[in-house]
Amino acid sequence: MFPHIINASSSSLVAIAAVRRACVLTTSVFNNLVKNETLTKDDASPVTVGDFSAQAVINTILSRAFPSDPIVGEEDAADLRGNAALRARIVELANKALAGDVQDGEKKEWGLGPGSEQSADEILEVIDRGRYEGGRSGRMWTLDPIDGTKGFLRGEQYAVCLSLIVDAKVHLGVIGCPNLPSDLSDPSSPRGNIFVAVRGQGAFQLPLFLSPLSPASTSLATKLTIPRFKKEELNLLESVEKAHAKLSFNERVAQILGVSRPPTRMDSQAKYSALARGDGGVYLRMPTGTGYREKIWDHAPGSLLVEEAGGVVTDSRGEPLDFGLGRTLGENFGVIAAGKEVHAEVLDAVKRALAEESKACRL
Ligand SMILES: Nc1ncnc2c1ncn2[C@@H]1O[C@H](COP(=O)(O)O)[C@@H](OP(=O)(O)O)[C@H]1O
Ligand SMILES: [Mg+2]
Ligand SMILES: [Mg+2]
Ligand SMILES: [Mg+2]
Repeated sequence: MFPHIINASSSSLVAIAAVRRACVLTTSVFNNLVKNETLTKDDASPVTVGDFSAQAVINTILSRAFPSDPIVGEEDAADLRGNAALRARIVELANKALAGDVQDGEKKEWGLGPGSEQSADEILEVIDRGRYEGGRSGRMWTLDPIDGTKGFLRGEQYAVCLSLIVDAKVHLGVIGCPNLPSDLSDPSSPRGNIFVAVRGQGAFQLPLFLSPLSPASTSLATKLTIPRFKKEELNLLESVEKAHAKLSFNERVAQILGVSRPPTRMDSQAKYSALARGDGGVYLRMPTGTGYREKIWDHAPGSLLVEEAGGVVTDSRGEPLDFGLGRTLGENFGVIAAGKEVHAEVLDAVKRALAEESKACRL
C-alpha cells in the first residue's frame, strides 16, 4: 500500500527524501550543538544552525527536483550575511548533509552525493528561496525546517515539516519526528518516525531512518486511522510553551467536556502526528491575545495528516484553515483538530468557554 503511493507521486518521494536528509542533519547537530550556535530572532524566538542548514538542504533538493516551484520557508539568510562564523558552520553542515552517498529512494540530480557541495553564496541563496509570499493559486511548498525549536534545544520533541500546497489546498504533508517514540506510552520504544499524508490516499507512519522503499520499512509502515474514543480515554494534546497557546482555556474546555485525563504537552507538529495515530484525542491551540498570526508551515502538513487519518481540522469558529492567504493563516481564531465525532463536541465546548469568557469580561 505505502510504496504504491510514493511511487505514484514523485512529489512525495522527493519530499520524504528531503525530510529524511534534514532529520539526519538535525539529529547530529543536536548532539554537537554549542552555545553560540543559536540566535534570537526579531520576535524573540530562537533559531539554530540546525534550522538554517536543514532549510538549505531541503530547499536544494526541492529546487533541483522542481525548479519552478516557489517555497514558503520559515527561515531566511539575512542574519547570516553579517555573521561569518555562523555562516561557515551552516555551509559546512549543509554540504556534509548534501554530499552523503545517494541512497535508495534518492537521485543524484537532486543535488545529492559526493561532489555536490555548494559555495557559501549558493547556500545563502538557496536558504532565501524560502522567501515566497504564498497565495491562493498554483503549486508551492511550505517548509518548517525545525518546528518546535524550543523542544529541539531541550532534547524533547521537534519535527521537520514539509508540505505541498496546490491552489491553497494541502496535497502532501511530510513530518519527520526524530525523537518521537513509536509508542507514546512506552518511552523506551524505538524513536524516529516519519509521517506522510497524500490527499485522498491516506496517512501513514514509517520508520524515519530506513529508506521508505526498503522491504523492512514497507513491512513496518502503518496506515493511520484516528480511533473512536470513549470519553474516559480522551485527553488534550497541547503546546509546552505557554506563550504559544492559552493553556488555561484548554483546562476549561477539558472540564466542560468531562475529560479527566491530564493533557499531553509536546512541542511541534509531533502533536498532529500523535493525534493521527490515536495518542491523544484532541489538538487544541487557542490564541494568547497578543495578535500573533499562525504561520502556514506550522499547520499545513499536520492538518492534512489528521484529515487523511479520518479527522477534522478547523479554527475555533468551525471554519477550515485557509492556506491561501500568504505566509500566515490570517487573523488567529485558534485551531481544533480531532476525530470526526469528537470534533463537533469540542467545537461546542470551545464556543461555550468563549461565551463564558466574554460574559466575564462584560461584568
Ligand atoms: N505567540 C505565538 N502563538 C502561537 N504560536 C507561536 C507563537 N510564537 C511562536 N509560535 C509558533 O509555535 C511553533 C511551535 O509550536 P508548538 O507550541 O506547538 O510547539 C513555533 O514554531 P518554530 O519552533 O518552528 O518557530 C512558532 O512558529
Ligand atoms: Mg521558529
Ligand atoms: Mg514551527
Ligand atoms: Mg521552525
